[in-house]
Amino acid sequence: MRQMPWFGMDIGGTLVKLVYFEPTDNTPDDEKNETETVKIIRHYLKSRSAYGKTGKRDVHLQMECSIKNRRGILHFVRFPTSEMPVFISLARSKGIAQLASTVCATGGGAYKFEKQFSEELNLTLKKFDELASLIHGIHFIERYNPQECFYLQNPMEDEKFRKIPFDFSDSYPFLVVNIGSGVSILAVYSQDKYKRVSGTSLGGGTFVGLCCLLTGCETFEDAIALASSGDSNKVDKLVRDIYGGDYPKFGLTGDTIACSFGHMISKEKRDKVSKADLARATLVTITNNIGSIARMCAVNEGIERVVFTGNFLRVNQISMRLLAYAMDFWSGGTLKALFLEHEGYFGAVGCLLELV
Ligand SMILES: Nc1ncnc2c1ncn2[C@@H]1O[C@H](COP(=O)(O)OP(=O)(O)OP(=O)(O)O)[C@@H](O)[C@H]1O
Ligand SMILES: CC(C)(CO)[C@@H](O)C(=O)NCCC(=O)O
Repeated sequence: MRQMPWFGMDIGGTLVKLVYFEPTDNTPDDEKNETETVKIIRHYLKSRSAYGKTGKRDVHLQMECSIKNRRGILHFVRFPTSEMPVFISLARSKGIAQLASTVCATGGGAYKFEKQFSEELNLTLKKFDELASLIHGIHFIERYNPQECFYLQNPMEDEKFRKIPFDFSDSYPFLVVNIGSGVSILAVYSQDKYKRVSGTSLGGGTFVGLCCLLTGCETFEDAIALASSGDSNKVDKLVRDIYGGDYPKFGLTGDTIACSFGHMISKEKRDKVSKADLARATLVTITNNIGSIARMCAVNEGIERVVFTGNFLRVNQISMRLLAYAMDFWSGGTLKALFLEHEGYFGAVGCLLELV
């Protein structure tokens, strides 16, 4: 194989995640042998944190590690899957086609775009399963970064909630709830033993899609910003709207949501809600539904630790706090919601590790 930068690519339904490993222990011989194309690509990736209008490097996530006995730095880049044609022509302009090489890829797009990579970039995709890569990536990153895993203390208290590091070293079994465009739920028993126990099509893509329809917003970031200033109680019907107070016999307090979007059957209420309220209610509905399915899976599998991953949680403290609260409250304190700093990048990392 000709020399190729160390890449792992996860081509998802919404976002492409590209992880680039930059060895930092090069010998003078390694440097001499480095091709011009590899130098150009490294320089392009490292000299900026934004690529075109939509590509981003998450500089705050970059980290040192060892892969295949090489020391180096992992860099994390993402761009929308809809921009794949732009990415392919950019990669061609940097001379990738001349390398006639192989890259490791995962996610549905590794299958969907395989022919295009081969025909337009002269690149062979070495394909890996997205969920195997996800689990592999979680184990790898967690081992290198003692601050990777955390939980939220006092999640519903604005002044008092805190991120607390969680020691993940003795964590089996655990559930992984990966919230991407859709949601996959896996039970993990050891490094190599896991199964996909469930999933739901009501995921991060549903939140963005519904928000675009309901509010006219255009992006995930706009939808989250709108949700931050909204009040979902103007949209959702609560137990107290039905009972006038609590429903104590079954532990339902008055402020529990009885019916998501339930107020929207009334024209008067519809006329009073803002776009922000609708965005918040959409976020809360999708999040609580995922939390509820995750809880049932955890109970079914007899698992107490639930790790939430996926880019839906990016810049989305509202959902993290809700999930943390919901898992604790609805399980009577037996389930713990855990989160990981590298959120949506584990699949890309896991497939980079397969590099021969
Ligand atoms: N900049 C962004 N643009 C679009 N969606 C974003 C962005 N940041 C976070 N998201 C959220 O992350 C979700 C995509 O997450 P992720 O990248 O983990 O999944 P995916 O791999 O694209 O999807 P799938 O695994 O279902 O194929 C989106 O649906 C959206 O809710
Ligand atoms: C199809 C995948 C695995 C693609 O990543 C994901 O979007 C997903 O798990 N969707 C939910 C499918 C289901 O209903 O189980």
